[in-house]
Amino acid sequence: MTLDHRIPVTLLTGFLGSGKTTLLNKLLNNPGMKNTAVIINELGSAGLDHILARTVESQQIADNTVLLESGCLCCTLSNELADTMRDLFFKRQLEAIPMFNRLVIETTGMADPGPIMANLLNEPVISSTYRLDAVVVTIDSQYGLQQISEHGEARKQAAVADVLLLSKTDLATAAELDTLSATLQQINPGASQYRITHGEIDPSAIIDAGLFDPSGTQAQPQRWLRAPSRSKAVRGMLPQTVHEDEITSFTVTMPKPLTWMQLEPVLQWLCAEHGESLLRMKGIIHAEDLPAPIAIHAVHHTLYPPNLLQGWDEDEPITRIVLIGKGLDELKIRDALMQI
Ligand SMILES: Nc1nc2c(ncn2[C@@H]2O[C@H](COP(=O)(O)OP(=O)(O)OP(=O)(O)O)[C@@H](O)[C@H]2O)c(=O)[nH]1
Repeated sequence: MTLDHRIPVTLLTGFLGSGKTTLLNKLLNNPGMKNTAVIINELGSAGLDHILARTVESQQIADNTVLLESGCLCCTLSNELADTMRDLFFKRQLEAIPMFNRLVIETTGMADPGPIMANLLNEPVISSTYRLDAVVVTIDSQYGLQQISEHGEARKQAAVADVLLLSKTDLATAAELDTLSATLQQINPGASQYRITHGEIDPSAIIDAGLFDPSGTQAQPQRWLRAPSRSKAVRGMLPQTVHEDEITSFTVTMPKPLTWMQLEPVLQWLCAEHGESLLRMKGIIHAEDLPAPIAIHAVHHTLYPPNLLQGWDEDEPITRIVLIGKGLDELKIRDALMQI
């Protein structure tokens, strides 16, 4: 048997706000992960994820982190991803960047992993230098069932996973978790399932999981590409096209100074009032009554506790909030935020 020296790739995906960045931060702060390169793909132009992913302490990882910000990998950026992976590899060979021996790609919450992997596997340089280790998918324990039933993207992600991570287990009851597990089992019986809170998991469960047999006898690259036909096992669900049309995203920029005391109730109202159609909200807030900027997050009706971005600042301290949703009333939301 010949040893496979190609660099293992973990594709980390999961629906909007399901806990990918939280998991990635936890993983990358694990000492065993220090030789990791990271590619983060962001949806929309607001470019917040790299700020939200900034708690990674390793300079080596920071130097090996690349952001792809101009669109979603599965539809527009497949070449950019392949170019980036090639570029990382050549820089590694030339010792122009710190050595890395694994790559984690975090996709946007709307990504369909199938086309991404198809594009990579069809690239001769990529497939000779990288090997797929696992598709790891986070599923929100609180909203996962709803997302799977309403959004083709969430279903496809669950269907192609090698590892399913039921995230935010602190926000769901045991019965809800069991129902979600059973639904996922129906959609993707072959995937292993773990329940996680705040991204805590032993990296060995998902990294170098040996899901691809290096000898090549067991490896089934086509499984990365398979159509999510098994997701039809969930009753009443129809296959849908990538990125359902009616999902829109917009950014509200608030240049004038504000306070968290003023803003928080409006965000709470927004989640209560528009939670059904609000798939994701995230933002960077510069508030006069806080010691540092904060990152805010919401999924549907849940506004999470904000994270203080201690020690971080920007040249232009502009508060901006990105909203992604289905049928969001942009005018009303803008209006409410701009009243502050
Ligand atoms: N209560 C609770 N909150 C969590 C947990 N995991 C993540 N969160 C919060 O959920 C929010 C969204 O988490 P992220 O890690 O940013 O989600 P994401 O999948 O990277 O989001 P997108 O990249 O926008 O799709 C953040 O406020 C997290 O702090 C958890 O286990 N419990």
